[in-house]
Amino acid sequence: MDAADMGQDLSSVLIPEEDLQTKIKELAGKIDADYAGKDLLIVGVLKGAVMVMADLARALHVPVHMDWMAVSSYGAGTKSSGVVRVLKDLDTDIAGRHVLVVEDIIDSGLTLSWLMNNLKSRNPASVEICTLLRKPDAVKVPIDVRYVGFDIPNEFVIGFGLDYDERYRNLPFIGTLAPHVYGGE
Ligand SMILES: O=P(O)(O)OC[C@H]1O[C@H](OP(=O)(O)OP(=O)(O)O)[C@H](O)[C@@H]1O
Ligand code: HPA
Ligand SMILES: [Mg+2]
Repeated sequence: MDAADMGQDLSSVLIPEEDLQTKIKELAGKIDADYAGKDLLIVGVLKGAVMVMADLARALHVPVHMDWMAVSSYGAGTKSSGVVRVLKDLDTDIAGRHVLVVEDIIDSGLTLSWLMNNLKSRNPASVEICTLLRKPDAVKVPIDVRYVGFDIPNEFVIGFGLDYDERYRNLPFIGTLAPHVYGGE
């Protein structure tokens, strides 16, 4: 799927594919340096983080284990419900492990705030966050993030794992939706 397939649904391309890939390689370089000699477990937060996780993992040189958690707080709307549901827990016991949580976006911060508390209670050796996107103007709870790809405006974005009502996740770029798609004018 590309921008042309989206017809009038797409308002604009916010971050092109090439810029995403360049940034992910840059983040991987920092992570490689910080975790050299350590055994790293990267945890992708399903479903949004699938693309970031897949590209980041392939750009890393440090050996990693990969695990997944599925949580959801958005449902079909464009606002977080604030209620985080765990749909799938980790397969791994993270006690004593170095954990890096990989996310597509920090919007209100409610998902990661809840998730970090949850993971810290399992006594990992360390737990840090890598997020591709962050909306500084939307954050409701401060989150300590070690690796951030892009700070973006407070607009609903789609693509590269991010959905609107489960659509558009497979776009290779980050775009903004035309307001008519989600009930605007
Ligand atoms: O900072 P927040 O306001 O909590 O928003 C960020 C979270 O919301 C989205 O997930 P969602 O719950 O929609 O599930 P999904 O990953 O399956 O799309 C996104 O992937 C993040 O996990
Ligand atoms: O801007 C967004 N787009 C898609 N999913 C999201 N989940 C939180 N924020 C967003
Ligand atoms: Mg998510």
